[in-house]
Amino acid sequence: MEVLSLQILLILFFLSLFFYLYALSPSKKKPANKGFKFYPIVGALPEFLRNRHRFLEWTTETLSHCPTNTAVFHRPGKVHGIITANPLNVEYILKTNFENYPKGDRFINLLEDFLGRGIFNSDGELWRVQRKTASYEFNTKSLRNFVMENVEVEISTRLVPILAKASKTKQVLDLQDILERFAFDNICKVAFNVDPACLGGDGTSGGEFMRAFEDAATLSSGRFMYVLPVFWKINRFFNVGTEKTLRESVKIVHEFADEMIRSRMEHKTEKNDEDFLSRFIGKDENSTEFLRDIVISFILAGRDTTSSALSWFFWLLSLNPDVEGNILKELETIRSRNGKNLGDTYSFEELRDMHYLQAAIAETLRLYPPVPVDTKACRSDDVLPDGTFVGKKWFVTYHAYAMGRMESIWGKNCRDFVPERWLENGIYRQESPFKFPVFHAGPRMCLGKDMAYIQMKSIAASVIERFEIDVQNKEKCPDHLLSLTLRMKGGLQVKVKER
Ligand code: HEM
Repeated sequence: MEVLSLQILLILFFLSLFFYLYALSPSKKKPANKGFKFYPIVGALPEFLRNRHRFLEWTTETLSHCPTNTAVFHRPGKVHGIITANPLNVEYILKTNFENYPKGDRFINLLEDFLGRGIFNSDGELWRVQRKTASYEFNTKSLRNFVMENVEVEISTRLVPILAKASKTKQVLDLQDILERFAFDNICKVAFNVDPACLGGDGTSGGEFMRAFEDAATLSSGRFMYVLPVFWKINRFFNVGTEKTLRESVKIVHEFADEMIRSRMEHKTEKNDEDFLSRFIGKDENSTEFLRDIVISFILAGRDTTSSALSWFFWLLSLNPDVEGNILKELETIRSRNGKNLGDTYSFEELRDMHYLQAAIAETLRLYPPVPVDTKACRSDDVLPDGTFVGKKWFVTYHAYAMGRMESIWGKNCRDFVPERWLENGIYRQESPFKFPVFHAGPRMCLGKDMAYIQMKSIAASVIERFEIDVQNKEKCPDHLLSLTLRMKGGLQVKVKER
C-alpha cells in the first residue's frame, strides 16, 4: 500500500510539473516530424499516460502522420527509443543489421522470472544453440504429423461436441476462452506430451497450470507498462501487489513443468519421442532448468497467438458474410473433389489447398496481429534506412499493428477486410515479411508459423462447415486487452447454430 502511494505521489509530481511548465503552450516544442509530443524532464510521459488505454490506436495515428512512419519516443529516466512502421527499417533491424538489435537486457529482465533464458527470452550464443536444435525439430515430418493428429483429436472429441451442445441449449459461449483452452491443450501436447484437458475435460491440475500460466504471462508483460521500471522492482523487492501474485503464479508453472521433466527423465525410454521435451532431453547435457525454460518459451509462443488470431477471425467473419460464403464454397469444392463427407478429417495436402481460407486468415493477421508490437534494444549508435538516428541502449520497436493499417503499404483500402488482396489467380501469395512482420522476420522468424496455419485452418474449416456463429453485439469492435498478445477484453460472446 505504501509503495503504491509512493508511485502515485511520483506520478502526481511529474504531472504537476508538466502542467506548470506546459499547460498553456504544449505544442511549442513539437518536433518537426509530427511524432510524439514530448516535454523537458517528463518526455512523452503525459501523452503516454493519457493514451495508455488506447496504446495501439494512439501510436498508429502518430506513426501514420510521420513522413517515414517512424517516431522518436522520450520517457523520463533516459529511456529513449523509436517506433517504426516502415518496411525498410524493419528489414534493416530484423535482418540486415540483426546483430545490433538483440532483445537486450531490459526486455530479458522483465520476463526472466517467468521465462528464464528460454529461446524466447535470450540473445547471443544461448539463443543460437536453442534455435539450431528447435529449427531442425520444427521441420521434421514427424512433428507435423504429431501436430495434425493432436489437432484433429481435440477438434472431434472436444471442440465440436461443445459447440453442438451449445447449439441445442442456445447457450452463449465465450469463443475466445474456448480457443485459448484448445490452444493450451494442443501446445502442452506438443511441448511435453501431456494433456491438461483444459477444454472439455475436468482440467483439474491442467486448469490450475493454465490459470497460473495466464497470470504469469499477463503480469510479466504488465511490467512493460510501468512508467519507470523501478516501480515494479520495488514491488518485487517487498513482494507486494501484482508482483506477489506473479511470484505465486510462476512457482506453480515452474513446479508443474519440473515435475513433467523429472518424470520424463526417469521414464526416458518408455515414452515415444514425438514431443519437444523428449527431443531436447535426447541431448543429455541439458539441465532441468534449461529444459524448463525451453518448454515454457514454447508454450508461451504457441498458446495465445493462434487463439487470438482465430477470435478476431470469427469476429471479422460475422461482419463479412460474403467471405464466409466463399470459404464454404472452397470447402465444398475440396470435399467433392476428394470424395469426402462433411466432418471428415482434412489431410495436410487438403489444408494446403485452402487458398481462400488462408487468405482470410492472413487478412485477419494483418489487421489484428497477435503480437502487435515487438521491441529490440540498440547495441551501438546507428542510422536507419529512412535517416532516423538511433542511440546506443535505445529501444527500437516495430509496430506490426500500425503496419497493417498504413496506406503507404496496403493502399487506400488498408483498413478494410479484403482477403482477395492475398490471392493471385485464386492462389495464395506470400507477402514480404518486412511489410507483414506478423511472424517476425530474419534469423528470429517465428518457428511455429506452419504449425499455426495447420491449427488455424483445421479449426476454422471444421467450425465454419458445421456451425453458424452468431457473434453477440458484433457491430462494436471488441476492446483490446494487451498482454503479450492482442486479446479481446471480455472475450468473444457467441451463439452457435448447427447448419
Ligand atoms: C498466429 C500464430 C503465431 C504468430 C502470429 C506468431 C508470431 C511470432 C512472433 C512475432 C515472434 C517473434 C517474437 C520475438 O522474438 O519477439 C515469434 C517467435 C516464435 N514463435 Fe511464433 N507465432 C505464432 C505461433 C507460434 C506457434 C504455434 C509456435 C509453436 C510453438 C510458435 C513458436 C515460436 C518460437 C519458438 C519463437 C521464437 C523464435 C526465436 O526467437 O528464435 N509460434 N512468433
